Amino acid sequence: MTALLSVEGLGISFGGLKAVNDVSFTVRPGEIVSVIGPNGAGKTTLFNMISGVYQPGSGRVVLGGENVTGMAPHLLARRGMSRTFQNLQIFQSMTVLENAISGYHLKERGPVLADLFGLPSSRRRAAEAQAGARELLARVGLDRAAEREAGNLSYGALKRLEIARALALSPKILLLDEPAAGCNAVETEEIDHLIAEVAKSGVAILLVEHDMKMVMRISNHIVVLDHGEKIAEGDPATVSRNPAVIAAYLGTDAGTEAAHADG
Ligand SMILES: Nc1ncnc2c1ncn2[C@@H]1O[C@H](COP(=O)(O)OP(=O)(O)OP(=O)(O)O)[C@@H](O)[C@H]1O
Repeated sequence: MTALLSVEGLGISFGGLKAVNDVSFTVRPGEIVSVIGPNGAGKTTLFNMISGVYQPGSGRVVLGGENVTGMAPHLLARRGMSRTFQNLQIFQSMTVLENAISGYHLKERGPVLADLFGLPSSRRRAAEAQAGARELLARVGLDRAAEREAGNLSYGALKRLEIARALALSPKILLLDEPAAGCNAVETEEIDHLIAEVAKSGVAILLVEHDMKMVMRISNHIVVLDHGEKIAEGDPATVSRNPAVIAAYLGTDAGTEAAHADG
């Protein structure tokens, strides 16, 4: 199957520092690709370039055959790319359902005229968003929490709510920035299952995650960064045996986990 996303020679510098240098890889529909690497390796910066938050200094991002390099996030969303952030982007004082509904408006930029005048087309859109949001909440296991204030949810549930919001855009590719950060083992497993289910439905997943056990469990393909450079890529078993990868992680807990995860 041909690539949905091609990252081609992507790079950016901050001052004199090459935060990301000449990184290339591809993601196919339904595939789970993880980007890993020690702290400061350039993972978030790479994500920010792919998702239009940063303008790359060099290279290209191609989505569905179209050059989308540096395109604004809402335009990428219309083309099928949606993302979550390391820091939760949830409205804590709104209900779970209202948060999920807000995901439907991420593609739009400012209020549409029909909304301002309360036209039937806007009421129909609102009803559709509400029905879709309820379906999404069921998909992420939060349907029974729909009327609860989001701020009262457990951390793992908030993370799943954030994924629900991103899914409201019906993405072809979902970028997840540390979806299991701060979660306990049970919550991490729930997020595992959710990601696997989303991928199974044909959505491509690009993941940055520190939880090495999770990465090794769910990834089809892993890209390893160190000091902004891609030092390895391949399936989990191959990558975890790669001497350059082990050396990059040496002395970190994640390195020890990576070295033993396939055994
Ligand atoms: N906006 C910025 N301005 C200057 N330097 C930056 C900026 N963003 C990142 N950097 C630097 O670029 C390098 C890569 O950082 P980045 O946050 O992408 O790494 P990371 O792999 O995501 O790290 P972590 O695992 O700690 O989240 C680091 O040296 C960082 O200090």
